[in-house]
Amino acid sequence: MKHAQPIPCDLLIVNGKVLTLDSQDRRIRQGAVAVSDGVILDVGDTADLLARTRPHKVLDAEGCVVLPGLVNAHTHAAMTLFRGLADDLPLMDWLQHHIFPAEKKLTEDWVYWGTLLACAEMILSGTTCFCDMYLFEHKVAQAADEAGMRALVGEVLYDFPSPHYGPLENGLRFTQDLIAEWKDHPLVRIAVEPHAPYTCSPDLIRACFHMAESHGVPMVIHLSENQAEVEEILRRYGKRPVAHLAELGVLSDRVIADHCVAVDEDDMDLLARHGVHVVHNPESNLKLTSGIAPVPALLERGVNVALGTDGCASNNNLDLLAEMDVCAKIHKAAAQDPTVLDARTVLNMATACGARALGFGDGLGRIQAGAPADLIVVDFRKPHLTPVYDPVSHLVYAAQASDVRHSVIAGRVVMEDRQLLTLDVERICAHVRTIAEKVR
Ligand SMILES: CSC[C@H]1O[C@@H](n2cnc3c(O)ncnc32)[C@H](O)[C@@H]1O
Ligand SMILES: [Zn+2]
Repeated sequence: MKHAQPIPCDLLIVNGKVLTLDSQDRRIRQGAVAVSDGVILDVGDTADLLARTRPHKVLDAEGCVVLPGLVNAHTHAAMTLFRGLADDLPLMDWLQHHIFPAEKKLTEDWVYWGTLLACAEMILSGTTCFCDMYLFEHKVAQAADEAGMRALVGEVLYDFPSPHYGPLENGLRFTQDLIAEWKDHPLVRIAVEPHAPYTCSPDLIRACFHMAESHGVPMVIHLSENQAEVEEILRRYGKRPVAHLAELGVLSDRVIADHCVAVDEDDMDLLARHGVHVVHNPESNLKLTSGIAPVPALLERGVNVALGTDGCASNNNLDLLAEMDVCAKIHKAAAQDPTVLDARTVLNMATACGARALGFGDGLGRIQAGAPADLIVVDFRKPHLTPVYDPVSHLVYAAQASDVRHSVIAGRVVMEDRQLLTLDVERICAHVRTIAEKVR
């Protein structure tokens, strides 16, 4: 009898415990994942896939869990440059007296190196995809491309002159050019990103939304981050921030709203009704004492809630494993209910919900045939991950960044046995140290 020819594939991850995280099957199965042309070809038994495929490369996952890469749905990557520059302050004091003055010195070169550093930190801690808002975003896009990361990036837009593009008209034109320049890139996409209702006029927010609509891209905005913002927007417009955006006609499922801490029942109803995606950043919200976003109430209303770290100057790291742990715990304390935000819900927020919010749908965040091959391999052969009753529990409550062993983005191995393959981390750290000498 003639045997079928083995199918060539780019990569085979073998001997792992595969956490598919699909909607029906949350079981973990011992096995392998075959990858070809950037997507998952098959998930199955290791011996069977070794026999049926002819892999170009094999990654070992013995004693490890294979899961979808984490999605950091809100960050300002280049703020790695300002990590530890100003701590222990409330949001407005921190921004106006420390961060905005430091950002006046920013150059495109600083943003490029700060973002490379962020990409290194993110890959090392299991993130494969991020959403960014900052200045000189063409350099963020370039850095993400060089790191081989999936990213949704956008130039921040606000009413005052920007250290990058100067007057606002230039910012809108710059965003339009970015959209055109990156439209065919396989991993990097562009969003329109007005900063916040307190830094953007109604006309600017409307113009951003119309640009996002006409190009079919997401709009990202900080929204209702704390009570001071609510009071300021009430004073200016007689409406709370969410209602203000609703009145401007700019709430829709192409909107990604960062924070949504100070939201009331009506605000949450509006977010749910319009299909707005919310990004929860619990560590930044705790550190800036912005408060605790009502995530359980948002989820109850069916809002898609993703997870982000925010920038490194308000967190002070880009570690989504740590963010998941804090997220799962603070809501239990806030609700005085340990059943709130169980580990699976939080892992989903950090994977599939993030992918959906950023518009990278099509199976990203799941391990199934045809889905983009963004995968991480977490090494469970560690004292703090022993024994294993439920791998999801360990991923949320016990795993550390240094447990992430391999990382694959769109089928490309970007980290193998903790060695970064796309970035020279020593060189990046050395360069960022020279920039830091000029920050203060
Ligand atoms: C140029 S990116 C946008 C702008 O936002 C600042 N920023 C960083 N973190 C926050 C936050 O939590 N709320 C509001 N604004 C924030 C950042 O420093 C940039 O100036
Ligand atoms: Zn932010």
